[in-house]
Amino acid sequence: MVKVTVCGAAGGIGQPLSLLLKLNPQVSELSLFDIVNAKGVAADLSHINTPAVVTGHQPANKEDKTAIVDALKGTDLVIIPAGVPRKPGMTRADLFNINASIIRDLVANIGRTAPNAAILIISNPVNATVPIAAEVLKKLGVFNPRKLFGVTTLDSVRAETFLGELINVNPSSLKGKISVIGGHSGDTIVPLVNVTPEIASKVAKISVADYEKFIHRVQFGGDEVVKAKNGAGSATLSMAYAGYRFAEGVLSSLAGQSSSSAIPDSSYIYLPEIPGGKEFSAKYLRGVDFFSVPVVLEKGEIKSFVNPFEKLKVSKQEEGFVQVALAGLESSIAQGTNFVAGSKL
Ligand SMILES: NC(=O)c1ccc[n+]([C@@H]2O[C@H](COP(=O)([O-])OP(=O)(O)OC[C@H]3O[C@@H](n4cnc5c(N)ncnc54)[C@H](O)[C@@H]3O)[C@@H](O)[C@H]2O)c1
Ligand SMILES: O=C(O)C[C@H](O)C(=O)O
Repeated sequence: MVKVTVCGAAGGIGQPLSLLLKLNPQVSELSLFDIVNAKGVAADLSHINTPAVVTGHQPANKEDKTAIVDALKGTDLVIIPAGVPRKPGMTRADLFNINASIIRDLVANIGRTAPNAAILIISNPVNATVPIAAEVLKKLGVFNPRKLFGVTTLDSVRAETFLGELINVNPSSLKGKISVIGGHSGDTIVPLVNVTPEIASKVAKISVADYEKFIHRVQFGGDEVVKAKNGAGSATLSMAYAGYRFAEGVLSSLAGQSSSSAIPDSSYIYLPEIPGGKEFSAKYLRGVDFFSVPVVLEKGEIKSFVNPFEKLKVSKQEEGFVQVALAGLESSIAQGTNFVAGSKL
């Protein structure tokens, strides 16, 4: 019996993500929250013949606080794709002004109504929205770093797809054989492709130019979609797939199953309170607290993380990418943290 709540359920990501969740037999209640059309999406999905009971929650007006409380009451897992997406010419950081307060307020509601829920944050800029969520939960005295996840799975999905094309292997077979660490935007995204000897030997045969193109494509894959959609938003369907892939891992862990992948999917997490995280951050990340690393899940929370520098093979060039990523992460984390410090909850 698992209740899952999607905040932003009527959006471009929210709808297909909710569809995939409705198909998961582990979900007993699927609670859809949005400021528009949540009831319509819920009515539509409720006709699908799977066990999950779908409920729609939409505030009647700006003052209505009951819809969000009803949506969150008793929930085990909250997934947040609420907020605005990019248009051509924008960076993810340009979304901060609007999305920061959306995340702050939604997470404050989660902290008050469902403090034990696992929280998956999709809304951009992820590098800053996850620190916002952590600060809000800290302020409310309910922060459990094992249950706060920035969703960076789309970067792994892209890396598997683009590398598969390049080395001519089925991209699905690359799940768990390569890894993506760092953050979720531009050069904060660091693909690691030498972690298994089998794939490393194929990667060794790629030209330097093709490898550089691959790295650029993973780091800036979001731009390709924003440009192609030409003002109609950013990745939604591939994101719903990626968000579901990560959510499914959390759900499986709640059912006592462990990941079958050699390397589990990464998530952007707060390291200092995860065992070994503080030391990892001090030794390899110049003390940066939030970083996407492969996470081992147990009972819906982080049991441990995989230290890429000790457990995965990281090349000198990839180490250089990490140094570049850290600079970008430092400023986004500070922006998110300062925003909450100056906010009234
Ligand atoms: N993490 C990732 O890899 C990744 C990938 C793609 C998109 N994104 C981000 O996900 C977010 C959503 O993208 P989208 O394409 O689905 O956008 P969208 O505009 O299609 O949908 C967003 C939904 O959020 C709702 N919303 C706005 N404010 C809300 C609030 N206070 N409470 C509840 N719902 C609210 C809107 O009504 C809308 O239905 C964007 O910030 C985008 O940048 C992240
Ligand atoms: O590019 C975006 O703005 C959306 C998302 O973060 C992505 O990577 O596709």
